[in-house]
Amino acid sequence: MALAVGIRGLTRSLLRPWVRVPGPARGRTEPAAGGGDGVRCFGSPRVLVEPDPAAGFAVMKMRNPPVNSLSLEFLTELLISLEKLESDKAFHAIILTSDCPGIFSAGLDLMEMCGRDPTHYAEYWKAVQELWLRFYLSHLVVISAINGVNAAGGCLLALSCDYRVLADNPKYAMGLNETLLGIIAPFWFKDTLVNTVGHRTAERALQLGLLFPPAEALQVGMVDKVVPEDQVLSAARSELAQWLAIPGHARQLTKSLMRKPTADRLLKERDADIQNFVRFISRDAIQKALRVYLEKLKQKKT
Ligand SMILES: CC/C=C\C/C=C\C/C=C\C=C\CC(=O)SCCNC(=O)CCNC(=O)[C@H](O)C(C)(C)COP(=O)(O)OP(=O)(O)OC[C@H]1O[C@@H](n2cnc3c(N)ncnc32)[C@H](O)[C@@H]1OP(=O)(O)O
Repeated sequence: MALAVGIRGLTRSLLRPWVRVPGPARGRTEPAAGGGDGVRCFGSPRVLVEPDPAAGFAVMKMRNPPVNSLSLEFLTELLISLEKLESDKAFHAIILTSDCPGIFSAGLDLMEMCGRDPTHYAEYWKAVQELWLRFYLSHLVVISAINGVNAAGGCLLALSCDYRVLADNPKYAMGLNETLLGIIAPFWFKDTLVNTVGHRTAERALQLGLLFPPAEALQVGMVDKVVPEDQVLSAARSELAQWLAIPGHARQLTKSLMRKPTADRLLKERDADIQNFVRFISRDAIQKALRVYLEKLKQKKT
């Protein structure tokens, strides 16, 4: 089986060049994330970046409506935004949030894992791995301002951040709910959760596919702070000050010390993990389970 093209190849084939604030805000000079004037937002169709270079950070807003499902194109755009901020010395931090009301992310895009061929599954999974590795190991401080429901792959993305603020709305549950779909959280999803909440909580949460409402997410340590909905971004910004006050090299090396062993587990067996995923997701029973789940999502509207 031909394994995936690299993410950079992917990038070339899928992405338009950087564009200035597509959509409603196109061409406007918006106030920067931290309130600075005259700094232009930039981004790609599905990721809006509001830079505040004077304050050293940018707000990265996910906007892949309706539910910020992590399609291949969206993953690629998130990676490019991250790469662009990482390579600019003006930026030391990112606040990751959603531009889709009530939804942080519905997780991996089920349409990418259903009814496609093995080459596509491999390409998709390589992009999912890349997203996790890049966010998990980023030298930037990454804080997620979780302003909506946040399932599975979306939760993984938040767990890859250094700090999580969650909006206090009982509808905004968050967790790795893979088993509810009849699938299994890969070992590196599991490791990321264990590193955050500990083994026992992760064991129970993963088997039962638990989605934790804010108070419980805080109690088990899945998030670090729960705040009223209209204060998620400001709380993330306030928290950032503490992280940015630490000498950068010391913080970055410490982050790497804590996270590299977990990332190395995947890096050592990346191709095998892709092949496992392709084999698993191609099984008739798994394809059927995903179709049934998608159908249920659609039916709940009627
Ligand atoms: C041996 C082991 C080896 C390897 C590992 C093996 C396997 C691991 C494989 C995969 C891991 C996957 C992790 C994932 O992330 S799976 C995705 C899990 N996500 C969910 O369960 C969330 C599903 N969505 C919802 O619950 C809801 O949509 C909602 C609560 C997020 C939002 O509810 P709303 O009522 O506001 O919106 P809806 O009407 O439900 O949805 C609108 C629209 O969007 C479609 N949709 C929703 N979620 C997804 C998705 N994840 N992917 C694609 N599409 C999605 C939904 O069907 C609606 O579509 P239509 O408008 O009806 O067309």
